[in-house]
Amino acid sequence: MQLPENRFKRALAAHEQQIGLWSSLASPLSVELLAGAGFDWLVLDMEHAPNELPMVVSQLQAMAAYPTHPVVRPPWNDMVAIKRLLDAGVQTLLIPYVETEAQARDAVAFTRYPPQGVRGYASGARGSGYGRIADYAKHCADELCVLVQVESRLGLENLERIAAVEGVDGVFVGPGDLAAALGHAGDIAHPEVQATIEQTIERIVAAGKPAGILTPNETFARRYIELGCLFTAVGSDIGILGRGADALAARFKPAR
Ligand SMILES: O=C(O)C(=O)[C@@H](O)[C@@H](O)[C@H](O)CO
Repeated sequence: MQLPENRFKRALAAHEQQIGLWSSLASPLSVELLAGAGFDWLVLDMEHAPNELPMVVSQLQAMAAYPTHPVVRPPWNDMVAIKRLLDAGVQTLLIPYVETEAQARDAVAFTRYPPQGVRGYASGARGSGYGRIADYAKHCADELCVLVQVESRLGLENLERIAAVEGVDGVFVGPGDLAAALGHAGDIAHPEVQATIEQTIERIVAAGKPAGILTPNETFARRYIELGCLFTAVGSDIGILGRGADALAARFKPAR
């Protein structure tokens, strides 16, 4: 059995735009449905979704037949959570709320076996093909992709130092938390938030790392792509299902 290639990581390294979608419904059925839509990547969110490890494994299995790449966001930048996700076969992590160079180094170290890092070793986990992938421990890091989220004032202050950390493969701008950090919680469209997002994307690009973001607003998404955003999530399962259901009901039912 061969170590699966991380096509998403290689696409970012080749500066190929990757269009993604956010999944918070925590269901293998909805993930399987979305994996067939044609997106390059799909976030399986564990931070802002009732999504636990066994459920994520089922979602990984549900999308394994599709080329859409799973990106898993653990609840926090946590050694144990990351170890368990890598053992489960996750190859791309989106680590929330990274604010300092040290936290970025920790995030990378949590994905590396000693001596490069502190990842705990298991011989027969799903990630190693239940032990069938030869030399997994030696080569697995080549196909791991570590994306970190910058979404606070301190993170913005340390942006270039975070981006420069070896093993950080991309920097994702968290628009919602950034808006809150700027005093505009819930108002991502606020001019100060948009200006900060645009400047942050430009700074990440200037730092030589792929920039990423999530926005369901097509105008914003195309603007961010113009600025060099390379992994761009353009919607979410909840947004599509929720707003679509609302609109359909409204066509047949009087407004409540
Ligand atoms: O906006 C943020 O901050 C984020 O990290 C988001 O991209 C996600 O939390 C998103 O809002 C989840 O639905």
